[in-house]
Amino acid sequence: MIRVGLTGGVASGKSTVSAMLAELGAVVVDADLIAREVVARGTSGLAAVVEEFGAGLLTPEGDLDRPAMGRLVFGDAGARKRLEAIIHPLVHQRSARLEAEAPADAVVVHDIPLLAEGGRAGGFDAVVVVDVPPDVQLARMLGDRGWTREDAVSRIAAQATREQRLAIATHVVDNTGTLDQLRARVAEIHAELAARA
Ligand SMILES: CC(C)(COP(=O)(O)OP(=O)(O)OC[C@H]1O[C@@H](n2cnc3c(N)ncnc32)[C@H](O)[C@@H]1O)[C@@H](O)C(=O)NCCC(=O)NCCS
Ligand SMILES: Nc1ncnc2c1ncn2[C@@H]1O[C@H](COP(=O)(O)OP(=O)(O)OP(=O)(O)O)[C@@H](O)[C@H]1O
Repeated sequence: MIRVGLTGGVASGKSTVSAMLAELGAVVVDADLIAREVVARGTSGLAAVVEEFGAGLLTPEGDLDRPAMGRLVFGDAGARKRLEAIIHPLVHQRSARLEAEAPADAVVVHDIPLLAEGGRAGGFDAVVVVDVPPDVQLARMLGDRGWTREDAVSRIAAQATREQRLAIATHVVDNTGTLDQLRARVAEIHAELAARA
């Protein structure tokens, strides 16, 4: 098995790269997806969030109101830290369980948006950073997702800088080109990692 960390700024293309790696046979463990599962309706994780932030952050159906939570935590670093303190340990536990289920010869890719922030990069055999300049991140957030400029800028500001992410990279994926160019670079990296698995 080879354990790979995959990271990149918001809207850099991590999910796109993950999907390409999965097509090539990698086992992908997606921290954003797990971060949703651990606060799904009826979980102890959601109960802990309600205890910390109040039932006002639930929708009428009893789900976490993600847009409201996002407005709160991306405008208030203290609130963001309190939310992360609840969610991150749950994500780590579940990621480790999923990794343990992977075949012995697998390329296991942990898609972790906050890998550069969390200081855990050294625990991986390789770290793939999906790299785009902030103006491309912004354009993709505004164009493809319909976020407001304020939402987009506050999320970028809550994250490590491009330079901090590049500093932890063993492999850099430039995602300013076309999807075909991206696919070719991802295949090249996958082949190298698979040979080491
Ligand atoms: C605040 C929440 C509810 C907003 O949900 P929303 O559906 O709008 O966003 P989603 O979870 O899909 O995240 C999208 C992107 O936002 C960025 N982001 C999310 N959380 C954070 C954070 N704590 N710090 C910086 N950027 C973040 C990442 O680039 C992520 O890929 C949600 O992001 C959350 O629970 N965040 C805290 C948990 C966390 O740190 N998740 C990141 C990976 S474990
Ligand atoms: N090379 C590319 N050319 C054009 N659009 C792209 C390219 N790569 C990704 N995109 C688009 O940019 C957007 C962001 O990509 P993606 O969702 O993969 O990013 P992400 O890093 O996973 O985002 P998040 O941080 O929110 O999880 C998507 O709409 C995706 O289709």
